[in-house]
Amino acid sequence: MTKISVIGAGNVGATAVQRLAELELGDIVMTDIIEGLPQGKSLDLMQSAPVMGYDTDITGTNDYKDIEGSDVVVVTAGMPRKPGMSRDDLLDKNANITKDVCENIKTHAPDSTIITVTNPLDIMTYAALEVTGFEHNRVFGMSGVLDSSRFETFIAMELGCSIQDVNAMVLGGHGDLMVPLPQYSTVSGIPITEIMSEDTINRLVERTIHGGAEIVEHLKEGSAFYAPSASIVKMVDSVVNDKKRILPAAAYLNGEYGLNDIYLGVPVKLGKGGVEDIIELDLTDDQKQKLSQSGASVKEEIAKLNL
Ligand SMILES: NC(=O)C1=CN([C@@H]2O[C@H](COP(=O)(O)OP(=O)(O)OC[C@H]3O[C@@H](n4cnc5c(N)ncnc54)[C@H](O)[C@@H]3O)[C@@H](O)[C@H]2O)C=CC1
Ligand SMILES: O=C([O-])CC(=O)C(=O)O
Repeated sequence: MTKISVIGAGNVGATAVQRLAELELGDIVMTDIIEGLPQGKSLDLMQSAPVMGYDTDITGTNDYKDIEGSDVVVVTAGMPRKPGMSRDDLLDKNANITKDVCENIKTHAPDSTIITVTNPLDIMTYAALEVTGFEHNRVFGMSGVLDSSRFETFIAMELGCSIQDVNAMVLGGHGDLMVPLPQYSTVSGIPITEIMSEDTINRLVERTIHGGAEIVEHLKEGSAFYAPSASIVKMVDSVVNDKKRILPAAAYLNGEYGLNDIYLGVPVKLGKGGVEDIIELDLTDDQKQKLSQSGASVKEEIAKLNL
């Protein structure tokens, strides 16, 4: 049986566990630093199983020993931002948490594949790699699936069409310098550049870039978690079922896109081997410049890590 551990039983972690359980993607362990929180939420989710009809085993624990044998570990432990904050403002606090979590993953689940979620995403993914010393392909981050999903939502809302026909691509860091790619964003195979004006596309691109902040402003406390948890599950599914889906993810770059020793959102092939391939797209000069700006900003933040 596949075993999936989710570290952090807050909004993103617990909702991801709910979605993973409902899809029966594997047995699940949920951990948190707060005593009773993962236990209570797991029991509640187990008691949903008879109604929802899933046969998933869910364990809540504060003991990292219970993540032993995990195939995949999803890291959601850490602070969310508040209105007015950038994701990078979380760096110091969340780096300490990520360090503690990843030392435990290294000890108790040394053969696992890690999907990071904690912000600032690209920097925390780099921290996870540094702390665990795992191979690059089994440490990667969730960001592009979410950012692309936001772009897809806004495209479908604008066109008044079914979301099922929309497929978008967003690259770059998970921050204000992310790079949505209109020419690779399609409706039933038709690039949106052929059916929308430049002004309209620019408006949707801007809304996508600030999509996380828009929700933070509404919620006042905490940040988005329904779309983030859905995005996590899409990635976990591709890994545990070896689906080899082509999805944007924060992957370790070693020369790809002209960038080195950095995590940044790019299209990857996701399977049992984690990031099995990185796909290099042709970009416009403007997009190349924006991607390198996003990379430079992530590099600057990585340099602040004190692990
Ligand atoms: N990559 C992405 O696209 C997204 C990233 N995020 C990030 O995910 C993180 C979690 O967000 P939420 O679940 O909304 O926050 P939350 O505050 O609801 O939950 C975070 C949980 O982490 C736990 N925690 C803190 N320190 C810990 C430690 N050392 N070990 C284990 N657990 C620990 C807390 O007790 C809390 O239950 C935040 O950093 C947020 O910015 C959120 C949405 C999307
Ligand atoms: O905006 C935030 O802080 C949480 C997040 O990363 C997102 O929803 O994209």
